[in-house]
Order: sequence, then C-alpha cells, then structure tokens
Amino acid sequence: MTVWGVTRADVRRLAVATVLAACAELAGLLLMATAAWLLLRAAEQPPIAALTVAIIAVRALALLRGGLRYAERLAGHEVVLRYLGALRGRVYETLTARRSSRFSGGDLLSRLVSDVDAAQDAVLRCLLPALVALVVGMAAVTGALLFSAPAALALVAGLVLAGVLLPVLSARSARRAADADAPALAALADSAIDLARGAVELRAFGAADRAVAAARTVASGLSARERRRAGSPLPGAGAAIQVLTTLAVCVTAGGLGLPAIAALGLGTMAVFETVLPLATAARRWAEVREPLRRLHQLLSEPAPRDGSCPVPAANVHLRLRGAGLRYPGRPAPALTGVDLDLPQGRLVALVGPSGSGKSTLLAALAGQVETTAGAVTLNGRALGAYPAERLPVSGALADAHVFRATVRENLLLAKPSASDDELLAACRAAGSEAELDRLPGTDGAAMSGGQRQRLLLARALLSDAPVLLLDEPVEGLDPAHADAVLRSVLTAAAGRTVVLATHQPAPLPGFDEILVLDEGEVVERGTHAELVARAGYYAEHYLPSPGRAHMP
Ligand SMILES: Nc1ncnc2c1ncn2[C@@H]1O[C@H](COP(=O)(O)OP(=O)(O)OP(=O)(O)O)[C@@H](O)[C@H]1O
Repeated sequence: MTVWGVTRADVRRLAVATVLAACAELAGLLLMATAAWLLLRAAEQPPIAALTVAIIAVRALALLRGGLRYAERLAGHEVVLRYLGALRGRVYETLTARRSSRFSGGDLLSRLVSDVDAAQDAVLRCLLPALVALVVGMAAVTGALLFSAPAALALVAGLVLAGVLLPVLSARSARRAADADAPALAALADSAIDLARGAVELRAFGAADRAVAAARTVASGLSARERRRAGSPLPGAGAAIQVLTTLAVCVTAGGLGLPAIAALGLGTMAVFETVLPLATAARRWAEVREPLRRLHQLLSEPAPRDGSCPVPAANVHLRLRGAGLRYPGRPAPALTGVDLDLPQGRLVALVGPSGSGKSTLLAALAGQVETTAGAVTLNGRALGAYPAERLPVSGALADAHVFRATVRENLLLAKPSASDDELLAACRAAGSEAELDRLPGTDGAAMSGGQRQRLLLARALLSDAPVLLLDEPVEGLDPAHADAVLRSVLTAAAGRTVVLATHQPAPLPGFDEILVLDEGEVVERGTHAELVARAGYYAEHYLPSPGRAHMP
C-alpha cells in the first residue's frame, strides 16, 4: 500500500466513475451533433425513412445522458467517500500514534484533519474531470477523424490549448495569487482571532476601533487584489479558443455537406464543455497541493516503533539516566543530563523557577515527549519498548484535557468500572465538590480554574496506575486550601510513585527527594532537611514560613 493508501478497489471504482462520466459527456456530445445534423438534414426534406435512425438516436441519447449523469454522480461520490473514510481513519491513527508533541498543537491537528477534505477535491474536482476530459477529447478527435482529418487536426490544436496550456497558466496564476495573499490571509486570520477572543480587553483599553480598522485595511487590500485578478484575460480565453476551434473545424471540413459540418461544429462546442472546466480544476489543484503535501508528510513519517513488552501493573521502577531534551527550533535544551531514580512508592518533588523544565521532565516520564539524549527506562527497558497507550502512568499534566461530557464521564475515563461512590471518594480526596452530572464545557471552560484542576486530580487518582505525575495540581487554589488538597491527594496516593512539580512549599518536607531545576539542569537535590542545610536556592525560596506560603 502507498503512503496514500490507495487500494485496487479504489482504482477500480475510479475507473468505473470515469467511464460513466465520460459516457455521459459523450452522450451529450452525440446528442448535440445528431440533433444539429437532424435539423439541417430535415431542412433538405428527404424521405422520412432517411431520418428515422437519427430521430430515435436523439431520443435515446437524451434519455441515456440523464441516466448516465445520475450513475456518474453515484459512482464519483462512492469512490471519494469510501476513500476519504479510510484516509481520515489513517490520519487519526497516525496522529494518535505519535508520541512527540510535534503534531499536538490544536490548530495543527484540526488543520491536518480538515486537510483530508482537500483530498476529496483533488479526486472529485481535479483528477476525475481530467480523466473524463482525456477520454472525451480522444473519442471526439477519433470521431472527427472519421469525417475529416484536417478538422480533427484543428480540434486537437484547440483541445491542447484549452485542456493543457490554459490549465497550466491558470494553476501558475493561482499559485502566484496564493503566495501573494498568504501573508495577508494569515494576518487577517490572526486579527479575526484577536478581535473575537480579545474583544473585552480591546474595548476596555479603547483599542477596539484601531484593531477593527487594521483588520479592515488588510481585508480591503485582499479584495482589491481579487478585483484586479477578476480582470484577468484567462477565463475569457477559454471561450475564445472554443469559438475559434469550432470555426476552424467547420472551415476545414468545408468539403462535407452542411448537416455534417453542423454536426462537427456543435460536437466541437460540446467537447469544449468538458475540457474548459480543466482551468478551474487546475486552479483548485494549485490550492490543494499544500494541504496534500502536509498530509503526505504526516502519513509518510515512520510511526514510532512502539514495543509490545508486557506492561507491569505493580512494582514499577522508572529511571532517567542523563536525560536531555531539546524542543525543535529551540536554541537551548529544555533538559540536560537529568538522573532520577523512581522505585515504586517514591515521592519526588520538582521545584524551580518558571521555565526550568519541570513540565518537560514530567512529560518525558509520561512518554509524551521523547528525550533527545540519555535514557528513560521502565523496569530496566527503554520506555519505547512498551505500548505507548498502556504505560502504567497516570497524572494531571499541564496539557491534560477535560472532555465535553459530564464530570462522571470524564472521571470514568480513568476507571470505567468505578461506581458513583468511588467517583465521589476520588473527588473528595482531590478536594472537589463537583456534581457528577455537571457539564464542564469545552476543556473545562464552564468551571473555574481551581475546579478544573481538582477534576483532573480526581481523575488521576481514580486510575489504578502505580505512577502519578502531577504538574502544579493545586495552582489556582488559595494557599491554605492548596496545601490541604495536596496533603489529601498524597494520602490517597499512598504506595504509588508520585512525581510532583510544584511551587507550593508546604508538603515538601514529607518528600523522599526534591530536585531543584534551573534552565533544564538539576542544580540541587536531596531531602528537605539536606537542602535547607545547604542554604542554597531551595532554602531561599521554598522554606515554608507563615507569611510566605506560595512560592515563585
Ligand atoms: N512544546 C514546546 N516547544 C518548545 N519549547 C518548549 C515547549 N514546551 C516548553 N518549552 C520550553 O522548554 C523550557 C522548559 O519549559 P517547561 O514548561 O518544562 O518549564 P516549567 O518549569 O514547567 O515552567 P512553569 O513552572 O512555568 O510551568 C522553557 O524554556 C519552555 O519555553
């Protein structure tokens, strides 16, 4: 199977759709030619028997054309919808199989998924019309050749101009227009998002009028360019080629009788109806090339080699050895040479200033990002040796998602068999009073920040995973409440390995080990008492004191 996953059945369906569409077009072409011949031949008042076949042919072709058009639509959509269903499935599978954060941006995800629609246009509006035009064009030239070789030659010249040269020019001008418009379109999209999401702030700071005016300037620049392009001679050129070719065919077939010339002329007009849309197809092709390139890139990247090692359900021993990580495009590494030993049940805290690498370290332990140096192992084997979706790790990480379903359904994700009592117990342990039937909105938008955090904490606690990774789980709560929630969570998580990134100093004395990170490196490590005795960064910033409960 190719990157695009085209099967033999897809090719067969496409061939059927092409044949049906070409037959429908040819029926229309023959109908025009026969009708023209019939009219002019009838004007010569021959015996009616001489016209009978043509009369029957006109009736039959009219009926046939309608039926073929219907069948062609069915076949065309069948090929596209079946193929797109399979392609969309492959895109989703590829995206979900990626551990790296490269494809995880929400915008990028939705763009990639909507890019599949470009594949629909590539088949339905570009490939199919091109194949049909090729078949119809060849049939028309063969038909013309039966009447007159010079007329067929004139037809070939016209078809090449309209079916090859014009589409190439159209695609080139569409590409140039897209390149020229791209910065303005991106700026307009950014302005639209800023105007919609930041309307309140823009109004509050009296900047709304300026922002609207700036967006309007960009939009009117785009419209002006579009108006200028509307004056392009390319669309009119197709019609001109059609008329000139028809005239040339009629003139070169001059030796034939009038009915035959009329049939050739109207047949030529009809074949151009199939060929002229190729210019529009070429413009569309120029537009869909970029989405198709993105899809190709996604589908052709080798999938991460997830191993099939049986995942341990208990006695999990995670370990980082010299772990380093550099995000693509970033000059400095987010982690450098981190060693961390996590036998089952160990409590480790990660502290340090904002941007020091705490979330990145948790993401590496969760297998969400791949380290670019050193190793992450689980019971002695590389994390990649285990199936990514079954790692024995649960948590409330920075990008944890709240689904647009009830609180109950969000919680049941972690433990589908849990009873309401278990769900409520987990909520209580996480300090949450969430009602199970409440709808939290898109990604928890209908909850307060603190409520959302506690829902994520309750979900993490519910899972049976022996390792809990918590990324500032009580951020957004008042310090006293945050302290109580953290203690309750740690009690509920007794026996599990917990790695907690926090700015909250209160629970730290109870941890087995505390790592102080700075610019991705571990600059201090030890127990609370050891770090206090060292009187370094930790002692300066994380000593719980009555007046300083919440830290940097
Ligand atoms: N997806 C990403 N792409 C590129 N750089 C990133 C990405 N995520 C984090 N970084 C960078 O990596 C560094 C470490 O970030 P990280 O989020 O791990 O810090 P942190 O200690 O958790 O910060 P905070 O306390 O503010 O949550 C920062 O310089 C950050 O800008």
